[in-house]
Amino acid sequence: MTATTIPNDYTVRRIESRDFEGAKTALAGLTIVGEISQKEFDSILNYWDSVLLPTGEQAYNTFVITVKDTERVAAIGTIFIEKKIIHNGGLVGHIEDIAVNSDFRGQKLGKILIDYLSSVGKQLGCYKTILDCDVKNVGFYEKCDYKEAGIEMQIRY
Ligand SMILES: CC(=O)SCCNC(=O)CCNC(=O)[C@H](O)C(C)(C)COP(=O)(O)OP(=O)(O)OC[C@H]1O[C@@H](n2cnc3c(N)ncnc32)[C@H](O)[C@@H]1OP(=O)(O)O
Repeated sequence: MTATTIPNDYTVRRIESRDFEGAKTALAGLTIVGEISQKEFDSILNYWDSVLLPTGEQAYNTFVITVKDTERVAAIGTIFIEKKIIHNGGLVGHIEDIAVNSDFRGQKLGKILIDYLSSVGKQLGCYKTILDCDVKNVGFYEKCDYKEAGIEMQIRY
């Protein structure tokens, strides 16, 4: 994997309570965020922090790329680590809810984020990392070294 280096004026870090507005704005470019309060947001972050793998590492890993000067959220994304029975009790990374704020697209931040999340999956011992995406984003993920494998199926409620 050829990781793209993060520009000097940006930081990648785990999501925090203060990212409430920035996270919602970025994710609104992906889908409907709905009504969520700061309290509910904090409760989700606390829940994510509480879910541990048998190794003691966190299963939910949501990161933001922020502008160093302003702390504005430029991009957000998650890798969830799943413990399985198969593959000798192996781990699989699931990349979810990737969004670059529309003001920041086209600057390689999406690729930087995916490279970062993929490296987290590798460091945590996953034997693979997978994701579902819209057909229109296949080219983006190919630029991040992902390859098409199977098709998504779903049932909606
Ligand atoms: C698992 C999921 O969550 S899938 C959901 C993905 N998120 C969304 O669709 C939300 C709305 N879209 C976005 O947030 C952004 O447009 C993203 C995440 C798709 C791309 O982020 P950006 O920061 O704009 O892309 P970035 O600048 O890193 O692009 C990297 C490379 O991919 C290319 N690229 C970007 N988007 C696309 C695309 N949709 N199709 C093909 N190529 C693309 C770029 O041209 C660039 O190529 P280059 O290296 O040859 O110059």
